[in-house]
Amino acid sequence: MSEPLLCVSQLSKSIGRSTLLHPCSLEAARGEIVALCGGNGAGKSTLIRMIAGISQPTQGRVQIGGLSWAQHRAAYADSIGYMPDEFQFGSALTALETLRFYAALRRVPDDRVLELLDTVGLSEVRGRRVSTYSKGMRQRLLFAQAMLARPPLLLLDEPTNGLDPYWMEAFGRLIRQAAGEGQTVVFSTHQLNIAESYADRALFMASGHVRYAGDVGALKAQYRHDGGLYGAFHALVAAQAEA
Ligand SMILES: Nc1ncnc2c1ncn2[C@@H]1O[C@H](COP(=O)(O)OP(=O)(O)OP(=O)(O)O)[C@@H](O)[C@H]1O
Repeated sequence: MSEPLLCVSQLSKSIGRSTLLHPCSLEAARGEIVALCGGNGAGKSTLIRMIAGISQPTQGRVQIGGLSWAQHRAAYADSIGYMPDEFQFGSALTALETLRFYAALRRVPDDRVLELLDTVGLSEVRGRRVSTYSKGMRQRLLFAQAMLARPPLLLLDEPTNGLDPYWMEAFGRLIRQAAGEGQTVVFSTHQLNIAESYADRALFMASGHVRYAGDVGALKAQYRHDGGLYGAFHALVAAQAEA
C-alpha cells in the first residue's frame, strides 16, 4: 500500500468495566473504500466515532494524513466528512438552509451546496423544512453534508439505512466516484451486498473485536459458490459467535 491516509493503531475503548472495542488497527490508502461489517453492538460506531474525534479512545491512536486529533485538532477535523448514524437536523430549517449552514462552517461556496442538493436528488424539495422529510431524504441530506468540502476522508456510519434501492445504488456510485477522485471512504453497514458491490476491503467485527480484515475481491472469489460476502461473513465470524 502507498502511504496510507488513515492509520488506526491499537485503538480501544472501555467504559467502566465494559470494553466497547478491543485493540484494533486499520490502515486505509487514499482512494480506498473500506466497509465495517458486523451485527448490532459489534463496535462499528464506536470505532467510527473515535476516528471522527468525537469519542476519546482509552488507548491507541489515529492519524489522518499524518495529523492527530490531539496535536492538530482543526486540520484533523477539516480532513473528515462525517455522517453519524443518528442525527437530528434543526427542524425549522429547510434543506437548503441546513446545507448552507454546514457550508459556512467549512467555507464551502454556494455553488457546491446547489450541486450536492442536485446530486442527492433534493433540488426540487430544497425549500421544504427538513422536519417534513422522510428517513431516506434525511439520510441523503446527511450524506451531502459529509461530502460538502470534498474531505480526504469520508466516515459514514450506516449511510444506506433507510435508502430505497435506487438511492442505495446511487450511493454506491457516489462513493466509487469519490474514491476515484482520491478520497478515502470508511463506512459501516449491515448490508453485506453493499460492501460486496462497492468496498475494496471489508472488516468483519463482532463483540468489539475485528475478527477478520480482507480484500473484498479475494473474499468474493473464495466464497463465490458459498454466498459471496454473506458466506464469508458466516464462515469467518458468525459461526465463531455461535460456537
Ligand atoms: N456510552 C456507552 N456506554 C456503555 N456501552 C456502550 C456505550 N455506547 C455503546 N456501548 C456498547 O458498545 C457496544 C458497541 O456499540 P456500537 O454502537 O459501537 O455498535 P455497532 O456495531 O455500531 O452496532 P449497531 O449495528 O447496532 O449500530 C455495544 O455493546 C453497546 O451497547
